[in-house]
Amino acid sequence: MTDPVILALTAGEPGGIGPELCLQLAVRPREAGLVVVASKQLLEARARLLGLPVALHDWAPGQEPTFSAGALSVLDVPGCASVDAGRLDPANSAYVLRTLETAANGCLNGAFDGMVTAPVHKGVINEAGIEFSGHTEFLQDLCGVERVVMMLATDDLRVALVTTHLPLKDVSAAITPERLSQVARILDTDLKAFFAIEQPRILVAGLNPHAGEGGHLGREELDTIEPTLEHLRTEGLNLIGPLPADTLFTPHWLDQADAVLAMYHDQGLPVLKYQGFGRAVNVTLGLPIVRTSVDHGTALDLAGTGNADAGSLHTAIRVGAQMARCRKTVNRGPNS
Ligand SMILES: NC(=O)C1=CN([C@@H]2O[C@H](COP(=O)(O)OP(=O)(O)OC[C@H]3O[C@@H](n4cnc5c(N)ncnc54)[C@H](O)[C@@H]3O)[C@@H](O)[C@H]2O)C=CC1
Ligand SMILES: NCC(=O)COP(=O)(O)O
Repeated sequence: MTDPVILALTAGEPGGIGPELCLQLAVRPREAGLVVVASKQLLEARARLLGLPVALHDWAPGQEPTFSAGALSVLDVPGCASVDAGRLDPANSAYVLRTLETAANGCLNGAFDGMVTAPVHKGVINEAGIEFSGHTEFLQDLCGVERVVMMLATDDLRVALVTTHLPLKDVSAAITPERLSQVARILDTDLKAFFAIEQPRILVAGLNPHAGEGGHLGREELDTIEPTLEHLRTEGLNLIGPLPADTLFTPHWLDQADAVLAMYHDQGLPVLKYQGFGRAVNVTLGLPIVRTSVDHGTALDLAGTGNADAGSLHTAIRVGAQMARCRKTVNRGPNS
């Protein structure tokens, strides 16, 4: 029998669809232990609004979470200022970040085997005067690591990013040999460790149209990307590129690849979301903890309607549980 894993599930932005997606999980029994890390008052209010008969059980570290249909284990994080569906309130921001800290610290101290995150609203957290660009960067800082990698994946496509939440005007300067090397190595290592790919084949996109057209449409490929890939190949990484991004996402290239490394957020993610929005997972690679997330945002337009699709959350939990089992097996060692 496989070891049960316990995943923390943060409910995200209180005004968004995160709280109700968490409640929807109670409809059926689950294969991984789940503890929703959120305000119990918020979950009760959303369950009442939607007429969902969910029993919320208080959970404390060391206890086994409930696996029963109709029930959810909850680690209560108090301090949610307002619980209205569809409405943002900067006064909720400190609470939202406390849910992330509680889950991540629980992973670091062994109470949880991994964390899954429902979406937060980056804008409203900033409006509260707190600098925040995303879970990815927040968890990188909290865990004290120099570099992590955002990768979104469906069953058929994996897209990782060299830069994440940066204004477009800052992207070129951020693509340094150091960053590109760190990202490629993390991607290669974690595809082997968590996705059982022996020798990952990674397609690397150029930054400029036509991958720079030999320097006539930009020099980043010639000056930075090509020499860095060449060096990484001497370390054994199987990197193909830099390829023109407009034709990289075609069967000719994708059929022979395990992942795509895109230079920036909107170079890679629109393709991934066109291919599998609602079924994809967002994974943070390179952390000392397991973290997965949904592929969508807070969808304020759907909050409180009960019409939000939980498909991506199911994928995030499934992949998070697989990764957590993998990490447990490695930590346990071959002879235990
Ligand atoms: N992991 C995270 O915390 C993420 C957070 N966000 C944040 O979400 C906020 C809103 O972002 P948007 O660009 O508007 O993207 P969004 O994903 O919230 O919404 C885009 C469209 O997809 C629909 N949609 C989203 N999730 C759905 C679901 N589960 N079922 C059915 N339809 C769904 C929405 O109704 C909307 O029409 C932003 O503040 C952004 O930063 C965005 C992506 C990921
Ligand atoms: N588009 C993906 C996204 O914005 C998710 O960011 P994060 O909150 O997981 O860092």
